[in-house]
Amino acid sequence: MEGVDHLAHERNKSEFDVDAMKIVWAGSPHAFVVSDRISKLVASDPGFRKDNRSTLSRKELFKNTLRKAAYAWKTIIDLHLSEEEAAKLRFYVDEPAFTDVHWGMFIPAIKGQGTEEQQQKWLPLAYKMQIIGCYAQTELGHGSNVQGLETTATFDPQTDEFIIHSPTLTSSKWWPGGLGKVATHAIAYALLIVGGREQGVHGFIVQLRSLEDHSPLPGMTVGDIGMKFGNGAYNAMDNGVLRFDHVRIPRNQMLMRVSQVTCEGKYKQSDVPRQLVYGAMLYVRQTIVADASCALSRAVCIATRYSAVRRQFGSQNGGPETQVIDYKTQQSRLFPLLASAYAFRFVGEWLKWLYADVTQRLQANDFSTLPEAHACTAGLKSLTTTATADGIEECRKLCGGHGYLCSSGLPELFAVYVPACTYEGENTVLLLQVARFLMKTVSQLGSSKKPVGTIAYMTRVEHLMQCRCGVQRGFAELSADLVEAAVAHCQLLVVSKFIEKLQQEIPGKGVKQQLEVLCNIYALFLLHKHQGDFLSTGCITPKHAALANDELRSLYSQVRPNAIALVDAFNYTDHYLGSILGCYDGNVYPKLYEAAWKDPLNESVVPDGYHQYIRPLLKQEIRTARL
Ligand SMILES: CCCCCCCCC/C=C/C(=O)SCCNC(=O)CCNC(=O)[C@H](O)C(C)(C)COP(=O)(O)OP(=O)(O)OC[C@H]1O[C@@H](n2cnc3c(N)ncnc32)[C@H](O)[C@@H]1OP(=O)(O)O
Ligand SMILES: Cc1cc2nc3c(=O)[nH]c(=O)nc-3n(C[C@H](O)[C@H](O)[C@H](O)COP(=O)(O)OP(=O)(O)OC[C@H]3O[C@@H](n4cnc5c(N)ncnc54)[C@H](O)[C@@H]3O)c2cc1C
Repeated sequence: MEGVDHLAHERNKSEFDVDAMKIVWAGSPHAFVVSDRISKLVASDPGFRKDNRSTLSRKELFKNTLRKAAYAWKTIIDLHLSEEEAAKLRFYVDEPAFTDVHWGMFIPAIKGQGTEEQQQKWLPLAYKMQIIGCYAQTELGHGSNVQGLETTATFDPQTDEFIIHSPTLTSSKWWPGGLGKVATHAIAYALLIVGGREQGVHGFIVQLRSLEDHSPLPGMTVGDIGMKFGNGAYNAMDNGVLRFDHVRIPRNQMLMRVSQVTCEGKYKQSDVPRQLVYGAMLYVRQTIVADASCALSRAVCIATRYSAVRRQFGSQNGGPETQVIDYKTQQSRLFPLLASAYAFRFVGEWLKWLYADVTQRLQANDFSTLPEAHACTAGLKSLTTTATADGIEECRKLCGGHGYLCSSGLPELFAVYVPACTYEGENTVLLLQVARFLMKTVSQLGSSKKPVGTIAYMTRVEHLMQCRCGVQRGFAELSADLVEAAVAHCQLLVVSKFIEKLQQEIPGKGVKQQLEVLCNIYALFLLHKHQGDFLSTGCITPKHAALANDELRSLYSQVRPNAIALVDAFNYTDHYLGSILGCYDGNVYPKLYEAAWKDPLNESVVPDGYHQYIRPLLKQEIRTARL
């Protein structure tokens, strides 16, 4: 029945202060208050409804996304929301749209690579949404290999302009979100050519469309690249294609913090590392790690609540069947994902600190931690997005058949989430960056340059240098193994940051104890999963492995009574979860049944097409040459 909490019996089992855990998950009491208020504001406003998305055509979905983006912007203005509240509102609206890239990439790129003057000119326009930006780096022929981009930006000293051009089909910009139909401006990445010399890839602010009638400017051929995976909500994003035909822009629209071109046509590389051109990717990758904990926690919340509602087999003398959450197999699949959601939350908090720290250092021209920041953001982005995409799919399977319904929220969550394994750096390519960083560290062992920070532990691998057996063979030859080493390095990061979190003051009855259980589950699950590596390298004995498995089972039993409370701590509204299986009150079956009849296919009892195709079949009116 409506209004009855079908999960009350589960909530009563909790052994910790859920409200205190909500604050831990949010990050602070202030962050919790903002999140709680904004999520409820969005959930209570019919202008932000999203339960009908799966029934819309692509054009309807896209137009609805534009409406919502405009409505969200009006809400932000009308309610005088702060930047923090506005970001939370966009988060809880939960709709992939051009605004993600405008706020998540276009603005950070100008902040990170623009001069003071360029920031003063362009940021106010972007913050007021008087221009809408996209991040146009990837091309049809190149995405991972940024230095292989073919778009050219040739300086013309006669007119003090750059000529932006797409010399080949493969140089067409391809994939940038917001580019296809909405963005008025782009940060376009192109090969700079000055005085006939190529100077590598740089960023340029290019206006794409008229601010009067939105028509593409002369020399621009621009459109959408077409439908994407799974017919899901990501089709609300207009990922675009763009070709330049000798488009001229003023010299002052090259982002010039990292390098400059003078009006005389002199190229100057300032004393900052050229990698700052990649700065926006560093920023987005660290936000993607926090986003992974959100996406995984949504899926885990749905699967955990439904696992407590669902009963199957095990009835004794006509009594209730067993809750599937009580099966050890369900626990061994679900609880490591619950632990991962919390683990990624805390490593994401640390990565946010690391990014802020490296940004502050860069402003003082201290580049000492930039390589480590790159390795950490690249590696953790890769690790957490792979685990989250796999985890969402596992949560779908944990929900059985009903997990495959759109009304479970899981198919769309998966379809929208999985490109995170590719965008912002394909995950293997990023792990190779981490591997390169680790090998560079190994090569420096024995020198005066001692490994510090997240690689300080590597002093203990000094013996590698003596044998030198593995180091001689090429990086490329060993790359598959090195990628595994990179994953292990990142897993160590996640576990160590979880442990560091537990060393902090954590208020609330039983809260720290619950987090300790989850931390141990995360670590021991990894040890169990990679047992072979640990045994073959002599890190553990078979007895240790057996003890770890026994301890895991015990830890699952400790989590079991707290599972519902641990997902309640995410404090997601039913609107944001968008899942009947994950609804707070657990009243699943009546809601599933009711939702079915809302499907457009049920608007008529006799389906369209019956009289044209089925009736002739049934009435044998279709003569077949032979039966
Ligand atoms: C939820 C919110 C959603 C927000 C909204 C999100 C919605 C989705 C939007 C998606 C947007 C995109 O996908 S935007 C496009 C994303 N594209 C990518 O990520 C491209 C991935 N490729 C790359 O980043 C590069 O090509 C890379 C693979 C690193 C190779 O770089 P290079 O060719 O320059 O070659 P390398 O020799 O490997 O690197 C040279 C040196 O530079 C260093 N280096 C490389 N990258 C660096 C970096 N970023 N910062 C610092 N240093 C870096 C290396 O460690 C080397 O250092 P030394 O070893 O010391 O020499
Ligand atoms: C939904 C979505 C949104 C996007 N939004 C944007 C955007 O807003 N702006 C933008 O500029 N781009 C965007 N992109 C593009 C995205 O950044 C690229 O697709 C991504 O960087 C991967 O590059 P790629 O497609 O060239 O993959 P490839 O590099 O071609 O990957 C193909 C395979 O080759 C392997 N590979 C490649 N290089 C190596 C190597 N050196 N060693 C070993 N293996 C290798 C990869 O591991 C992978 O398995 C978006 C993409 C998607 C899917």
